[in-house]
Amino acid sequence: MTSETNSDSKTKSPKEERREDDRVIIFDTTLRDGEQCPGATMTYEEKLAVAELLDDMGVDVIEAGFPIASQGDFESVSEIAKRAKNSVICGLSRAQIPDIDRCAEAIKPAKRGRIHTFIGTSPLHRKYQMGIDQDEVLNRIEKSVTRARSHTDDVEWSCMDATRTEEDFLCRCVEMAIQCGATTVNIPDTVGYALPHEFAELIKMLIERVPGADEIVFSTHCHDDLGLAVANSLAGVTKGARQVECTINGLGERAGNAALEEIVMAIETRSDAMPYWTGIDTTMLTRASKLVSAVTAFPVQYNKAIVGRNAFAHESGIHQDGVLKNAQTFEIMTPESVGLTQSNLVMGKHSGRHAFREKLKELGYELGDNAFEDAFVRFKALADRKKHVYDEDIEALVDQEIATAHDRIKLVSLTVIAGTSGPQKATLTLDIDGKQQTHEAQGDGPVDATFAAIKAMVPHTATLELYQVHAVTEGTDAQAEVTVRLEEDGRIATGRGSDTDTLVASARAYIIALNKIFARDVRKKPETMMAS
Ligand SMILES: CC(=O)SCCNC(=O)CCNC(=O)[C@H](O)C(C)(C)COP(=O)(O)OP(=O)(O)OC[C@H]1O[C@@H](n2cnc3c(N)ncnc32)[C@H](O)[C@@H]1OP(=O)(O)O
Ligand SMILES: CC(C)C(=O)C(=O)O
Repeated sequence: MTSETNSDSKTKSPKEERREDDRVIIFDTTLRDGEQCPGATMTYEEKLAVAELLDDMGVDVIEAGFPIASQGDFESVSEIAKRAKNSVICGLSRAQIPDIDRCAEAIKPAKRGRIHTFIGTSPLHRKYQMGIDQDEVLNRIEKSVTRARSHTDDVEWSCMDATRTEEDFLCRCVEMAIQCGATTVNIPDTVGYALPHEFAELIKMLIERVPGADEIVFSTHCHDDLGLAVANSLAGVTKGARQVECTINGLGERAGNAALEEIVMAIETRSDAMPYWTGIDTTMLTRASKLVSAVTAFPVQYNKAIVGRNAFAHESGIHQDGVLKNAQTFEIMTPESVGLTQSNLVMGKHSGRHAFREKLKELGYELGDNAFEDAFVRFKALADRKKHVYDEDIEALVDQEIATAHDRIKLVSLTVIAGTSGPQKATLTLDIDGKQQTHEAQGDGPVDATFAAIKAMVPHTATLELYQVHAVTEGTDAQAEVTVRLEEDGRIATGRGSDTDTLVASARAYIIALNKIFARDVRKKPETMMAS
């Protein structure tokens, strides 16, 4: 690694220089191992949507489920197999004939299907999980792989808990699987126990020692119990593994699996140091992450590599200054390469003058040196007190008219009829520029009815970008805090309202955001925007 890494002088190897031998097969198991994560169960439709995206994204193999596990799993694997355009569709099965036959049936509609069969090989799994000895394990490998091969010539075999299995015995198991026709041998670090150098040595040892190893593809399947899943997978690749099993957002059993987006972007970004490549369209990674997060309701941690919301966000002045001058100073990959439009300069207490000036420019302000210094001091003081500094906070800091603008719209009263007998109706009275007006509106739910009443009395072109409700206190009498974000001409105004009545809080939040927009518009063009 040199200080020039990823700089202009170190360009990636062009595609035509890529060797087929260095191609890493991406095997996604979000729908199987990912779904084993407690609470991550996906519906049939959600699985189809995820599979479609993985297929479009260039995932080589999609492990779509465990067909013997349930009728639902069988049906989703089968439907995914029917619909897949490019990916190989794989199903998991134990070393048991009914599992394998059920799996074969499920993947049958696929253009290219794979049976993945596995058995525990470690002393712990032999003794406690299955109560069998080494010979019986070998016997079951023979029977299961042979059976799988009778259905398809694409058979993957896995030695569950490989990293805690005696090396000599593991070699015998792998040899048996290869002899019986396995075309991919997957080496799982089932409990996330291995260290990267150990895992690398294990792959190397198997490739060197097992007869026939050069005829098949070795694969990694690493769990993240020690946070080493990605490191272990890549270590395996450096010693000859050419398939990596991984999941979107690193979802999976316990602490999860190797994250697909991290594996792919590590290979892509460090192509100066590693000759490997994948067939993934990296610009779809963010979409895939968002989809999986939405369907599983598992939020992505803010600082998650590649797809976390802070992965391309910079708050500190020195970093923001660097990014403004040349993004490579603090970014090793471009946001566009993972499907984002741009880096995010977050204004906060650690921001410096360069970023502040840039933000002002973006908001349409050019201040002289003294005014700028003055505004910067006030901005720092505000950022010290406030967790989030929004654009409108900065506008209010530098724009006297906005700061002193009084609210043109005030909430006077709100009555809402909700419930099952619909339609939901809101009767709203507003004070608009000192005159009271009342309007009754219907909507698709009480919030929609309330906002419709506001729109009827105060026509505007701003669109609702975000509506969020938080309970600030606990219990059924909790104070609700509602955030409303409106967008007009690419500019955002946020309003926050609280009340024990969520609908009143919603109306307040909307009106606050609207008042901010009108305050801006008054500055832009003094004639009123508001039809009242
Ligand atoms: C590391 C991994 O991720 S492995 C995959 C884990 N995923 C899952 O288990 C999800 C789907 N699983 C299921 O729906 C169920 O466990 C089923 C349908 C597979 C089996 O259900 P049941 O028949 O009720 O068995 P149960 O789950 O309680 O126990 C597992 C049985 O499989 C055996 N077994 C476990 N792994 C294997 C294997 N690879 N090959 C053969 N038998 C195995 C166990 O020894 C145990 O057998 P026993 O009943 O003779 O003691
Ligand atoms: C079934 C195998 C591949 C597995 O999920 C594991 O060992 O973690």
